[in-house]
Amino acid sequence: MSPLQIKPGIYWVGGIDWNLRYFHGYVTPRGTTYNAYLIIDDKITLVDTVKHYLFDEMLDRIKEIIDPARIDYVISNHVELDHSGGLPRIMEVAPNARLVTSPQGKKGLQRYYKRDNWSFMVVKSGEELNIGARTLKFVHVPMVHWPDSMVTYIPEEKLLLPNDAFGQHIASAERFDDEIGWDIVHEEASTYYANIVLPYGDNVLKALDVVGQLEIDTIAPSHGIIWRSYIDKILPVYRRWASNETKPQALIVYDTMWDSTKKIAIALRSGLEEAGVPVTVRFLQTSHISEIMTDLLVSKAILIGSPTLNNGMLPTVSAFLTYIKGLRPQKRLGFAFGSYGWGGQGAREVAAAMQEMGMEMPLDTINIKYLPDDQELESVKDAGRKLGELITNIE
Ligand SMILES: Cc1cc2nc3c(=O)[nH]c(=O)nc-3n(C[C@H](O)[C@H](O)[C@H](O)COP(=O)(O)O)c2cc1C
Repeated sequence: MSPLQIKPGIYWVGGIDWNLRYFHGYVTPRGTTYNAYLIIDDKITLVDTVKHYLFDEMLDRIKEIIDPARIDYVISNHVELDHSGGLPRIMEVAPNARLVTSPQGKKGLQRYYKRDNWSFMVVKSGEELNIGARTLKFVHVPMVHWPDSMVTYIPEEKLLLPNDAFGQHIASAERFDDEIGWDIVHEEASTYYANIVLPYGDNVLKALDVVGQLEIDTIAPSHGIIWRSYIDKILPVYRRWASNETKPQALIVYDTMWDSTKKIAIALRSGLEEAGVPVTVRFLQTSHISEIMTDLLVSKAILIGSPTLNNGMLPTVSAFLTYIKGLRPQKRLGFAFGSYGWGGQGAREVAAAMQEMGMEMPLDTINIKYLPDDQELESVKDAGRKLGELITNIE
């Protein structure tokens, strides 16, 4: 695939990772792209690079436009290796290029790549760099998604290059949102947000305030497709996610050895549904924890179940709890349940972990010895109904 001109004189020259299925703990069934952008102006500028093994693909695209030795500036918006992996070779191919980055970016790049001969240009937040007909304005957005994160804005083009923000893991022949359609782009942007950006909601809100003051008609992130038709839709959605705004719906997540915990999960679902609450049920042996995070992004309540195994919860449940603890969902109602034989620590440990995460736990944990009988299942259903009423009554 040739480079693609996204604006007059501005080209997508990134790499498409069709085979990627796993990205730091998160499943990526659609693969991904690493987007780099080449700007042809008085000073030729490359914004970000690609993962190291796609460097040649990026270089070939650049060569279709110019001799890469002519690159004057390489902008590094983010140190992470999927965007900086091409730096060592591009800085060799373009020996006169200056490497433009934030102060934290410089520290991170020096730590990773240990190159003495790179000519860094460290930019402050708000600083501008004139490259001819265009101005590059750099805004630091720390922790969206690492301390070094920075976005580049080109006012003359109404173009925002926000690196990881607004990204999605989609490998495709198409480069623009309207070529793929809102449903897929929205789904992949949700999964990306839930698994990568969710802990940094406060910083995202600050960044959105800055973005709100800019004139923008194109947002070209470092993963997936470029936004040009759905900007008015994705900006308010990002604000809702960053504010931990959810829908009155519930997510049940469980694992089981002999199906008792599953029976409790099903009875809880019936009760919630009787209260009018839509429910998603996820079994940890068939759903990856990163897929479940996408459900949690919009669910007001999460109900987590584990049987007791060797005086504790099942390791799959423990892994899921560790994962969501790091991603820090806020303003969620929690509920723990499980089945046990003698000690019953599993469900109690789940409840403790959810409380520790700051979840509101309005109802007592349900912990049932071995197989629940019909009467017990009725009381489980009642609990589901009560929780459902609480969910629907919350503003
Ligand atoms: C390998 C194994 C270890 C277990 N360890 C405990 C335990 O330490 N404490 C306990 O209360 N129950 C223990 N149990 C009993 C289970 O918690 C009990 O059978 C429960 O009903 C299983 O729920 P499930 O059908 O959802 O898997 C153990 C069961 C198995 C198979």
